[in-house]
Amino acid sequence: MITLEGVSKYFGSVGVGQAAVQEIDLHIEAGGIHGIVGSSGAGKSTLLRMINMLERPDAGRVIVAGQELTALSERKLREVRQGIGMIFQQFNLVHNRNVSGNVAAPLELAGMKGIERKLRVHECLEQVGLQDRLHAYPAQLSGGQRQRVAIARAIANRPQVLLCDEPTSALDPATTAGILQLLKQINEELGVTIVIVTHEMDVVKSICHTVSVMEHGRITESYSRAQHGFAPAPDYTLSYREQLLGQSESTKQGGEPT
Ligand SMILES: Nc1ncnc2c1ncn2[C@@H]1O[C@H](COP(=O)(O)OP(=O)(O)OP(=O)(O)O)[C@@H](O)[C@H]1O
Repeated sequence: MITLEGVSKYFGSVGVGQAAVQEIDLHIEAGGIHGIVGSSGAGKSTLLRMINMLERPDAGRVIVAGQELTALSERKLREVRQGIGMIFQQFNLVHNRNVSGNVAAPLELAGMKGIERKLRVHECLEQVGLQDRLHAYPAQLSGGQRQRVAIARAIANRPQVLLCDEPTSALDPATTAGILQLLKQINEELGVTIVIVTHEMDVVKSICHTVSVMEHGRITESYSRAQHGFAPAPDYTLSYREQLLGQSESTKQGGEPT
């Protein structure tokens, strides 16, 4: 579903400026939930934003649902981006539009009109459990509700892929659990492939099928729930490997991550 081949991004001049992401190869299966973890500045958000070309790579190819995005014109890209939803840490809602107006925005851009658009807005808000808050403004909602509106907006055009940039970092643990449950439901019920950038290991452990660890712009380790199992209770004093596999398992296995 998502393939990155030799993808690099420099800020400043290529070869002179700082490499935010360097020669990354990554494949994410259709229907998967993939986590990207790593310390601050490792290049996680830049990598995520290259999947929908919000950041254009300086080198390499990005292929989503069989289309090479790196080969498309800006006009064609705008069209293809409708099939890739995105949510952010700070929700990025439009403050002077109510809930209904926010969810309707991408449908307006896609040319959907009238009753069809109204019904679709309602359907999306039902999916996130906010069908009774149609007329509320973002300032009248809690953080969790704002993220639910952002999710409803992100799925409005029935995307195949949903990109999530630290979607729960601004939320308390109970609200986080609700949002993660909703993302899992969207993955399972709608078949949407999800990529989540996070610094919270709990997020990976609760919903991700696979995970990449990034360091200095590169993917240094990759794990899958099916192959490695993910240990419970994270301990933030441990390495990513130890947190994912469990401290003793990690020491015992000692082999190369896949
Ligand atoms: N628009 C930009 N202009 C210049 N440098 C940038 C830009 N965006 C990111 N960078 C740099 O690229 C590197 C990777 O940043 P990025 O935000 O992708 O990391 P991250 O792993 O998501 O970090 P965090 O967890 O702190 O958000 C950092 O050194 C950052 O300063």
